[in-house]
Amino acid sequence: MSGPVLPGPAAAGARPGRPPPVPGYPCGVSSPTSDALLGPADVRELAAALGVRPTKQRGQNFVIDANTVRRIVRTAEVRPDDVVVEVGPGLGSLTLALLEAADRVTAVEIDDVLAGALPATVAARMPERAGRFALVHSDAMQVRELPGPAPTALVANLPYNVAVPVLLHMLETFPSIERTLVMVQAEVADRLAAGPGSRVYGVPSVKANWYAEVRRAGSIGRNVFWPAPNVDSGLVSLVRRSEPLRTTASRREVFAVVDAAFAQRRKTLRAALAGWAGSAAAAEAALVGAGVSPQARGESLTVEEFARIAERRIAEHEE
Ligand SMILES: C[S@@+](CC[C@H](N)C(=O)[O-])C[C@H]1O[C@@H](n2cnc3c(N)ncnc32)[C@H](O)[C@@H]1O
Repeated sequence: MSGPVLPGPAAAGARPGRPPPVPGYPCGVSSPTSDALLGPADVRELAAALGVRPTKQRGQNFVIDANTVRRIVRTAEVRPDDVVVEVGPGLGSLTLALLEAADRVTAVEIDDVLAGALPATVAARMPERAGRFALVHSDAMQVRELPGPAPTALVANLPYNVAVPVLLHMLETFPSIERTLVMVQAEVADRLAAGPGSRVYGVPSVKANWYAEVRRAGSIGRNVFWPAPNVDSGLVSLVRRSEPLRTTASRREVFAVVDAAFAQRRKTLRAALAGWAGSAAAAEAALVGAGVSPQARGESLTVEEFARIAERRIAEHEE
């Protein structure tokens, strides 16, 4: 796939050393520390050259701050032997910083114009690393395989409206991903990293915990994006479980209990799981068999307890 060749630093001819602060950009937004990374003016120029008008529908908020992308790469602990997959590279702000640190980067972008332009941006700004970059032009939810070696890390500033499904899809589809660092809406970051008993513990928390140990890894303000979103952002780190969670139930079976429990989160599990189990009595039997109080609510259960409930229901069906 090819797009317009975009001016790199040499072609632009305006970058002897560090560029000056950019008028009109909020304070706290830094200039790039390396010529290859994108600063506010570069993002603005690239977007104008491509006729890009960021859309909310695709969660298009581009990072304009080189320090922020460096911080993401540092927090992700990207290693020189990492094969990184990035979802939603946009104009390439994070992609270029990842290419500086990793062995390879594969980026998955849905947008025709952005996907078409990114290989040329990489070739122009980081020619020596361009052979280590691959672009997949696709909806990340449809991706089942990636070119090149299996990915070891996922690092992304995710489109906010589909962040959780995309994250779970990538973790499920690519078991080789050991470490993940994603930037998402702050509220979603809180939810992903929440533990049982927390007010914000819910479906994303339990499902993410099926795959990984999850923690909040920092906050990001609005002024490092163009356009600035209406919400703050948060970083979430996920380290895959060294052993998959021990259960005879499948992921689908466990996730079905989780979905049912939180669909009516204020109800007791006996009531909330009645539809899933076939009746309140069958739900109670599965709960008691799993050592969980039928009066408990989903928000107090660990992923292991959800797995035990799924196992009991399957065992009762088989009896
Ligand atoms: C928040 S922006 C991040 C852009 C860039 N990584 C950055 O930090 O500046 C999200 C990006 O994801 C892309 N995107 C949205 N939905 C997608 C999907 N389903 N699959 C792949 N990319 C998607 C958007 O076009 C956009 O480029």
